[in-house]
Amino acid sequence: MPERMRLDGVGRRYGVRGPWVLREVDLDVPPRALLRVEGTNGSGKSTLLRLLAGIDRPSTGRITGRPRTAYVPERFPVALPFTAVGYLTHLGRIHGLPGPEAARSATEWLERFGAAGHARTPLAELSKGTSQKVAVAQALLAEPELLVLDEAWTGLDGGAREVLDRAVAERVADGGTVVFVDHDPQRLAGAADARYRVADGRLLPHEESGPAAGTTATAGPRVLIEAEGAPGSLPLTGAPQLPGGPEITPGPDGTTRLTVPAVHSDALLRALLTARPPWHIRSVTAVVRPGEALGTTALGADEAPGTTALRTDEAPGTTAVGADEAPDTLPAAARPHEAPGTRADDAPAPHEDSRP
Ligand SMILES: Nc1ncnc2c1ncn2[C@@H]1O[C@H](COP(=O)(O)OP(=O)(O)OP(=O)(O)O)[C@@H](O)[C@H]1O
Repeated sequence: MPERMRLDGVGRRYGVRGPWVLREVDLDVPPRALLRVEGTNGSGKSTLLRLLAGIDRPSTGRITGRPRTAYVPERFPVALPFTAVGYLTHLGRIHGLPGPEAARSATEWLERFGAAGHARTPLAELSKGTSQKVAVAQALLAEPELLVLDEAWTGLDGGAREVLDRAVAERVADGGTVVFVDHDPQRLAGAADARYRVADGRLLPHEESGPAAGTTATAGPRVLIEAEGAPGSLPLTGAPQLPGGPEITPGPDGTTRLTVPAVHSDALLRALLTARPPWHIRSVTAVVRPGEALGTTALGADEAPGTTALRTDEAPGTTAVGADEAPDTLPAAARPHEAPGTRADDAPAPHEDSRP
């Protein structure tokens, strides 16, 4: 079993007489987890993320067990003599992908972010938004075990932000760790396994952190998947950890109902569809809570929670799930034939360790 990443008594100051930006930071970085870091401007979030990413070293304390890591910095250096696809292919090779696979992965990620038209544009000529897509793609194509995202959504258009949300959920579903900072408090709402706050140089567990306080259990949009196992499918209750840690309940006619934060729904669908034998997806439904208006379905605050059902065989209507994905209600990454980087055999790519 690989050593788990830990920070012990980590401190950082800039210059021997500079003030301590971070002090006595102890942090366990578990696999298969999404960690959010919050704090006011200048509190030291980026400093912490650079230490986690391994591109800066602590002034004191120890960091051990860092897995294969990729990082999206707050500011991406664009003045490099590469085209977008050339740069990503180069990075892919540095991460240990064979040349053709690096080129394929580079192209796939540009397509996934809607930036394929800029593949041959020099980095220096890219718009801010497109260069941010390249910044994010360079980290994702390595399929890192630890992905560190410093305001990575900033500058992305809505479609690309969703692609990144899904990619984050995929990394976690594949057993990775994602640590992120974002100014939008709704970013990946309800999906974070733990939240931390940097204040006065200390890293503190967020007071509302954890399922007990509702971040995982109740906050943020959620999706209900009704699935039917083929004969011989493992009972889901006995299955290894499923993406998003779904709540599992029996459904009608021998089906199984799984409810997860919306951001994990693609990864969960992928897990169900690529299981051997695969599960049959009966429906994918956006869960509507009291007081939430979803499209044309509005429930009063005093009404029982309900769902806006989207059957897979019906035309999608007005819900958050699949509303922009007509006519198929499965989110794009859940369709195996359309999920770049999804390998049916789940064989890990032959990366080399990129530790410095
Ligand atoms: N390379 C550096 N040299 C000197 N001081 C630095 C350096 N990087 C950060 N600092 C200082 O460390 C403190 C924390 O900065 P950091 O960028 O980590 O904060 P942050 O929480 O990410 O801020 P923001 O939300 O504004 O991005 C600030 O006082 C900043 O000026």
